[in-house]
Amino acid sequence: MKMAAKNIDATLYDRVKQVKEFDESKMGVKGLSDSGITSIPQFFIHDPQTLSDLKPPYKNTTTTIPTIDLSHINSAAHRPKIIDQMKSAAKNFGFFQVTNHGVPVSVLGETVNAVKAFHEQPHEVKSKYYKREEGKGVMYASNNDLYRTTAASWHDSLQVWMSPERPEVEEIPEACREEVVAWDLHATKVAEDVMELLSEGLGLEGRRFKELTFSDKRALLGHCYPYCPQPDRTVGIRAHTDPGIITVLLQNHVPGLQVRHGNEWLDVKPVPGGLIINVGDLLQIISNGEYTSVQHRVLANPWKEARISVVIFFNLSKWREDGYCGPLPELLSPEKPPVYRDFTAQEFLGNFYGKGIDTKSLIEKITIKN
Ligand SMILES: O=C(O)CCC(=O)C(=O)O
Ligand SMILES: [Fe+2]
Repeated sequence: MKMAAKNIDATLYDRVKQVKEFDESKMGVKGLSDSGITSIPQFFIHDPQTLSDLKPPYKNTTTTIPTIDLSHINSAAHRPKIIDQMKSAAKNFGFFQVTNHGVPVSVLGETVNAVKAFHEQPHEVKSKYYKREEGKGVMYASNNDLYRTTAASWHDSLQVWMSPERPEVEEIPEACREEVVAWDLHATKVAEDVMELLSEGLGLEGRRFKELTFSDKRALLGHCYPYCPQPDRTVGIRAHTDPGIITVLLQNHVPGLQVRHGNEWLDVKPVPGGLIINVGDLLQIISNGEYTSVQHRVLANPWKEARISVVIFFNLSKWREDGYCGPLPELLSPEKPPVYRDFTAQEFLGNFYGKGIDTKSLIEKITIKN
């Protein structure tokens, strides 16, 4: 028994050391990938259960997340139908793509290319940004939860907090500075349109979520999923739900994103010119379960070309005056009692930053069990 315990300690120690060495090298998984390695360091290898669920990789299913055309949202004849489509997508899938959202297609390409260009810069340039800092500023790192998670995943990310405290424009890496600033404005406009429709879908005033400050706290992440030599031993991003209100996701054409639907993982096939929207935990809670925050993941990239995604997370910037957040009172009635209890900002943030991306979500903790 003693021997076994000692061996485990030795393994754990080695793991901590390896993780730290990798982090201090500031090379990211892109650096590992570019170095031509043929097997991945052990701390990237996921548990057998996660890995068995990855197979068969890239299985094609007939179901896919809904696509919603936003061309006529301001037409009285079309708006109710679009609201119905979005309401049903947000409830049954928690994920959908929007097309004709008003952002020029050229901007989508420019944004993805600029984030790609950042990740493709030489080590000397990129490593200047490598650090770990949460809640504000600019940070580039591999695996934001590297020190909290049980197994690392095959991605690097550039993170820029866009609001409420935006860094000085010069602090944003030059390779993608203009594009990041422009993308934030475009994506926020799309998110505001979508949240208006989702608000009306609940029978609320279109401005309700805007007044709740959903678009005033935003973080932008530019993820890079480089080629992985052992895509069946790790993941690109492990299965998780997003903690905030809503997420706007732009991806290049390299596949990998999968969304949980019933007992299946659905591949999200990029729709040309489309943007992916998903419901976060906070929206599920304040909608009293009308909208669904679902698990999603990215497979480790088996292709030579990197997968790039640009994600903006929208969070509430102001909480209720009593310091709590919970299901919106106007959605509650004797027939529709609250499904979740109220909770504090500390509880939310503690859950967000305290543990890894792989722990139980806040939703499970605050669900009222009868
Ligand atoms: O890269 C993607 O497509 C998904 C990223 C994601 O789920 C996240 O950053 O929360
Ligand atoms: Fe996510």
